[in-house]
Amino acid sequence: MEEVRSSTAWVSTHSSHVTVDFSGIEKVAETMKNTLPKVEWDFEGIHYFDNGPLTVQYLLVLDTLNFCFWPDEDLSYDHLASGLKATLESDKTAFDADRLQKYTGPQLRKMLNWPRPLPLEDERVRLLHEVGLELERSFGGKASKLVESCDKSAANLVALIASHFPGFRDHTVYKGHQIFLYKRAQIFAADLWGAFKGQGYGDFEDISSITIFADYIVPAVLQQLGVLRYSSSVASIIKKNTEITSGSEEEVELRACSVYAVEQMKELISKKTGKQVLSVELDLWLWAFGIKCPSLQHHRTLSIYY
Ligand SMILES: Nc1nc2c(c(CN[C@H]3C=C[C@H](O)[C@@H]3O)cn2[C@@H]2O[C@H](COP(=O)(O)O)[C@@H](O)[C@H]2O)c(=O)[nH]1
Repeated sequence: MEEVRSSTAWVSTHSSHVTVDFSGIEKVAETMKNTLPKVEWDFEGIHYFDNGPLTVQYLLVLDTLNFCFWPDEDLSYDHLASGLKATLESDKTAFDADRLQKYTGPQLRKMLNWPRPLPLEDERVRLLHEVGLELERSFGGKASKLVESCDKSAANLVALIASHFPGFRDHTVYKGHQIFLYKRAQIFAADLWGAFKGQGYGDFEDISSITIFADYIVPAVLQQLGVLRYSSSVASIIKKNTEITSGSEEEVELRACSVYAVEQMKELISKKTGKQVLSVELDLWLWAFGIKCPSLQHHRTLSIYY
């Protein structure tokens, strides 16, 4: 995860459109120091959990499809998590590797109980096939085997996922430099840790190495909290709901500066309280805060990464 940390820090010092405001970080850290944020994983009660390998399979399928809901204004992450849960509850073999390779768009829609085509539906189907095929080829069809081979290291898990599944390679080039974000790979490790409460398949000795998951909700929350400042052009693009191209300077800065800002916030809170805070915990707090604010405006990028 060092490459995520160092490359996003590089963006923040070369950024043209988004600035990290250290006085904003100081303010948030000061208010958080007495009540450290604690949001329960699955606070919404929408995820499948049976404390075994099928949960791992569910979480990998979930995070394979965990991106870009906004083009359909009624669709959200909740529909994905609860639709996949209901699918698995009615058919325990629904996410077997051979079946993942055969799903069609209309079948996926049916799983989510969605009446019209999903955003980027063809990409979602392609990514499901990719995961099914590679699980079968390298891990006996089981996501649990992939996790077992990581030696209780979240960093190993993210690296393994990125090396086996091209759809999880969330990196880009910014001002000539390669920048790593790995949103869906990291959130898979965090979901395991959260669901299994740091035990069994969620036992990672280096969970502190994970950064936040740079999506479209967290940057908007950080801006609202005064931690990120936008140039007038970025502010106007977001206000008008104009799309930002994937890989554009603006888009990379929004995501990378969010990662960097929360790393700084984490250090500061840890210093003020003398207790270790995890980026995963700060992420869940920021994200849960964000989805409860329907008026919060976020950037819009068509992307398979988040
Ligand atoms: N940074 C960050 N981003 C997250 C999540 C989650 C869900 N995590 C689960 C894990 C445990 C909890 O109980 C949560 O249920 C989804 N997202 C992202 O949000 C966006 C969806 O927004 P909307 O269109 O409004 O539904 C989309 O980019 C999606 O990828 C998170 O935790 N952190």
